[in-house]
Amino acid sequence: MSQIAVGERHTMTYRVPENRCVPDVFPESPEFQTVPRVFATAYMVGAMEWACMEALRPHLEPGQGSVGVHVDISHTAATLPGMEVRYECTVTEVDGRTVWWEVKAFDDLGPIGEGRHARAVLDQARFEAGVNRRAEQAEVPGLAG
Ligand SMILES: CC(C)(COP(=O)(O)OP(=O)(O)OC[C@H]1O[C@@H](n2cnc3c(N)ncnc32)[C@H](O)[C@@H]1OP(=O)(O)O)[C@@H](O)C(=O)NCCC(=O)NCCS
Repeated sequence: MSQIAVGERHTMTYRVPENRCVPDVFPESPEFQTVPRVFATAYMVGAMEWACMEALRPHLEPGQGSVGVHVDISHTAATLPGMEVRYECTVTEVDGRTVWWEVKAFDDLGPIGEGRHARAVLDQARFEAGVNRRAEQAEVPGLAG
């Protein structure tokens, strides 16, 4: 990973589509089907990861990737499909291979969530080998490859 500095900031915008609402997260869950069709917490957090992944992209070496290792996020206002969400992430700490961000999200009407997120920068092939060892242990199919 090339140098990523504390204070480095990245912004991403994403318009919420119809299919990123709470019932879409687990269509097989009757509980999720009882919640109104507003932007799901899971997708809001996922988009925060997406913004941090974009921020990391120019710093990765060939063969490197990143995985999410920590989320601590509030969700404080409901967003409807069709509204645009802006994500702002700022690097707060670089601890070896782990990069920490402060993340904030705003829709057309104001703040909707904020918190902390960390990603580990990893060698992709080694990570996948480890995942495949876990698959063997758990007796489930490994990564296709
Ligand atoms: C990030 C993570 C690998 C770090 O774990 P860790 O306990 O510090 O890692 P360890 O040093 O004990 O290594 C365990 C295995 O992790 C993987 N790993 C560790 N360091 C790695 C690196 N620098 N590059 C690639 N894989 C690595 C390897 O599979 C390693 O096994 P190995 O040493 O036999 O190759 C672990 O926290 C993790 O897998 N978290 C889940 C992340 C995830 O799946 N997020 C969702 C997808 S975004």
